[in-house]
Amino acid sequence: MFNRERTRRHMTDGAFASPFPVEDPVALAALEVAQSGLAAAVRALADATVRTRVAAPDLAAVAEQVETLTARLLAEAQEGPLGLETDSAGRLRDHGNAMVGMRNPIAPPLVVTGDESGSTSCALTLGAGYEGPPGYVHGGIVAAVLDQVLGSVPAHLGLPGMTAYLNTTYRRPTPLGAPLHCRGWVERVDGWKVHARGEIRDAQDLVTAEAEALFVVPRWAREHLDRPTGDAAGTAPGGEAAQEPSAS
Ligand SMILES: CCCCCCCC/C=C\CCCCCCCC(=O)SCCNC(=O)CCNC(=O)[C@H](O)C(C)(C)COP(=O)(O)OP(=O)(O)OC[C@H]1O[C@@H](n2cnc3c(N)ncnc32)[C@H](O)[C@@H]1OP(=O)(O)O
Repeated sequence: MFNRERTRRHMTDGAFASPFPVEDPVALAALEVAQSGLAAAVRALADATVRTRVAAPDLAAVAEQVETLTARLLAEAQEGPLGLETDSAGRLRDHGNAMVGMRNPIAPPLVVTGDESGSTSCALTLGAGYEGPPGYVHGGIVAAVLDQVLGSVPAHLGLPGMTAYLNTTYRRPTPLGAPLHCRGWVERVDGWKVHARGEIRDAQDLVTAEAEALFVVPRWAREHLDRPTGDAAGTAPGGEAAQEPSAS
């Protein structure tokens, strides 16, 4: 089982210690600052792209510049997704995660905190790029936020599972550009299955959406969770990603 002591007070994607030592934590920390800085800048670019009213010639010029920058980044890039990597603090991180990924400009990014009781919490504000109905958050994004915040409930219990189902009820539209708060908690643990519930509330403390979900530790992952934290998660040496269930 994962070492519960070590799962405390960490962001969702840093809930587990990595079995792989970091060669040069100082250099890696500097790289992380640059990576998250780039993601933040591109996130701001995406938001500006949605909202800009500049004229067509300017848009074309900016597009050309962005294409140049894209080519520069692709000069050295990995083929596929990031999977799990070891960070400078020796934690396992999913830097590419669509909701919490530090390197992912598509991620808001959510910062999910939790404790050993399995309760999780996340304050967030979603901008124009997450729009569904005019002025409100897209329903799929609402579900993704709930999936992530409820999904970190089992992770904080040492039972990181995949979503078997997520039943979302939309009570009222979720506003864009205003502070929101999402919470998750345990309803019931049944062996490798964790039933969780959660909700999103708006700035007026009204529930905009709620969900009940089942997270299941996949059969292929269970043998890893029977061992101490250091052996968990099936990452390959050197912090390479473990992306395929068949990898374990
Ligand atoms: C694990 C190591 C990694 C460690 C490192 C973690 C670091 C990150 C930490 C924290 C992150 C937390 C944040 C995550 C948030 C986002 C989560 C997502 O978006 S996940 C993507 C969407 N979900 C899928 O793609 C699942 C696709 N489905 C499957 O893969 C399988 O169906 C799975 C895993 C759900 C179950 O498959 P089976 O082969 O392992 O096991 P079977 O025998 O089918 O089911 C086991 C038990 O669960 C019940 N079950 C399964 N599905 C059910 C369902 N839909 N409804 C009711 N029961 C269900 C079954 O009836 C069975 O119950 P009985 O043991 O007999 O009591």
